[in-house]
Parts: sequence; structure tokens; C-alpha cells
Amino acid sequence: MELLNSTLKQIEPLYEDSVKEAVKRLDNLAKPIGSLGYLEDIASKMAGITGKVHNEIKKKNIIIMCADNGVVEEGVSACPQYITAILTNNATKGIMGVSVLSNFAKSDTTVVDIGVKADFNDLKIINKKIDYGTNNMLKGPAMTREQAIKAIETGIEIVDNLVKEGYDLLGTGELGIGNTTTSAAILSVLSDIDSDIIVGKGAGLTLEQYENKKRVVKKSIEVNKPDKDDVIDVISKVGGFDIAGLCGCFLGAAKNRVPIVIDGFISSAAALCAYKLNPISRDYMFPSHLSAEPGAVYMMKELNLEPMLNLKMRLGEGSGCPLAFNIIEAALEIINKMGTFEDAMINSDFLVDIR
Ligand SMILES: O=C(O)c1ccc[n+]([C@@H]2O[C@H](COP(=O)([O-])O)[C@@H](O)[C@H]2O)c1
Ligand SMILES: Cc1cc2nc[nH]c2cc1C
Repeated sequence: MELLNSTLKQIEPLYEDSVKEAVKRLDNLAKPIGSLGYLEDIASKMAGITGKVHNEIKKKNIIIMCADNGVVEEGVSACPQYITAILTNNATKGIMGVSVLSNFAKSDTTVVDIGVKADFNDLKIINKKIDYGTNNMLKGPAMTREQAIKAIETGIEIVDNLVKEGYDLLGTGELGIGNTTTSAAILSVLSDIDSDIIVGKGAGLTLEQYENKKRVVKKSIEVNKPDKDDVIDVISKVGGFDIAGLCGCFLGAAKNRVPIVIDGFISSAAALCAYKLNPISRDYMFPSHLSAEPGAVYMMKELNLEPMLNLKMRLGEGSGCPLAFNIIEAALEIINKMGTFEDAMINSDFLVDIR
């Protein structure tokens, strides 16, 4: 609890002076004011994070938290539980969606076993297992309060280490069969929105399975009665180790003043938990895309963030992060390299006075 508490205390707002300075420079560039839209917001937010108008990304990393969910025994996913272990094992082999896109964006990945129901012999998978999956939240709390805190602190530690290694742009991803169910439950509790309009088909469900998933989410909330004002209570009762770990990543990134990208529905649930634990942590978040999962739009509303892209993606894994990395780096190129109106005038001094 000490690491979580100290992290929450150390999170500070953006450097407003640097934001203002960046906006001033952007307004002076050779373009109509505001015409580069969201790219300008990204560039000025980056200035607020680092305290510098000019920024350059040196090393990028996507943290993939992998965990199993006990609620899968209720038939909430199209996939059997062992798929989580297979996906986790393949996440270090360069063939998964996130791996390919991450390589394309010249990013690294960090694969963390925070609670998969299997053991791995691949040393590239970081073993931070809290337990072999959570308990079935339909029958009681998914995990203990201590486990939730330990998982959040694991995420903070992973980020602390990556920052020490020189990573200056982070992404968040996950692998975990059943985690769209836990994410929907978390969002419903934290937002007071009826879970029926949040629950989606996740990795794919028949209509009958979908109706069952809605029942399971609603009943799990009824059974556990999570306290919406106590985020740790919500995570421990209806969350997962992956969401808790990613929540820690968002808090750790904010503490270290490092930008961190949100991927899809599950990653957004973790971001929302971090935001509720310390609202300032949101200043360090960049939402990559709007997941096709129906609850994703409510996640963004609750966070009051606007995703950069809408590609109808619903893969998870962190697959939206490399795309956002490219956009963030493009925004930095603009503020670093575009000329001002003054530069444009100097370049044109061969013209006779046409004013
Ligand atoms: O992040 C998303 O937007 C997203 C939407 C649908 C599915 N997923 C991925 O699919 C898995 C969860 O789906 P499900 O149906 O088992 O809850 C998990 O491994 C996620 O990475 C991810
Ligand atoms: C079934 C399946 C679920 C996934 N969740 C994230 N990536 C995935 C890839 C597959 C193949």
C-alpha cells in the first residue's frame, strides 16, 4: 500500500507555462491558427508533461498485462480460458497483432504474467503472477483487496523500471479471456450507467451468449455490491489482475511524468480506475482509438477524453498504441520542424512587395 499511496501523492499537474509556450509557438507556425487540430493538442500536452516545448521520443514500450478471469466459467466468452495462456506465450514471438504493429512503429513490448492460469518457461514473459486467475465474480469478490493493491503496485513498479531504462512513451495492452466482462462491470459501477447498455460481445458471442453475459455482469454487481467511491473495492470485487496492473501503469506514468497511451475497452477501464484514484493522472493519458465494444464510448465520456482514431478495432492487446505512437511523433515533428510565418516571409524576400 505504501508504493500506491506515495505514487498517488507524487502525481502533479501539467506544466501550464510550457503548455502556453507550446500553444504560442503552434499559433506562430505557417498555418491558419488551429488548422492542425488534434496534432496541436497533442504537441502542447506533451510540452505540459515534460516542461519542454520541443520533445523527441527516444524509446517506446507497450506493457501487455496478461491474466485469467474466474468469471469465464459462466460462459461469458466465446473462447475457452486456456486461450489466455496461448496468447500470452505467443506475445513474445512477434506474430500477434500488437507485436507486428509495435515493430512497425519501432516500439518494444513488455509481456507481464500478472495472473495467467499457467506457468511459462519463456524468460521474456515477466513473472509477476498474483494468482492463477481470479475467482468467479458471480459468486463473490474476484480477488482480495490485498491482491488488488499488489497488482496495482506491480504496474507502478513495471513503469518505474521502464522509465529508468529510458522509455519515454508508454502504451498499455492486455490479454485475458473474459476481460471485457470485468471491464463492463467496472465501468457500470464507476459511472452508474446500466450495465446492459455497456456490455458488448467481446471477442464474439451468439445472441444467447450475449444475453447471458449481460445477466452475469448485472448479477455480479448485485452480489458484490462494490462501493463506487472506493476504486480498490470495485477492482477487487468485479475487476481483474490485468486491469489492476494497468491501472498501476497509468498512475506510475503520471508520477514519472511520462506520456501513456490507452488502447481499447479494457485498457480504458484501467485508465478510468486510475483517473478515479487521482484525477490528475488523466493529464498524462493519450487515448489511441475508439474500440468497437459498445461501452467504449462511455469510457471516453467518463474520462472526458477524445480518441485519436476510430478504426472499428476490437482486438485489445495494446494494438491501438503503436498507431497512436506514430501520431504523437508526427505531432512532435510539427512543433519541432515546421517554420513560422516569419520564416516563410524571409524565404520569400525575393518577391517584390506584394502587400
Ligand atoms: O480492448 C478491446 O477493445 C477489446 C475488445 C474485445 C476483445 N478484446 C480482447 O479479447 C479478449 C476478451 O474478450 P472476451 O470476449 O473474452 O471478454 C481479451 O484478450 C482482449 O484483449 C479486446
Ligand atoms: C481468440 C483471441 C482473443 C484475443 N484477445 C486478444 N487477442 C486475441 C487473439 C485471439 C485469437
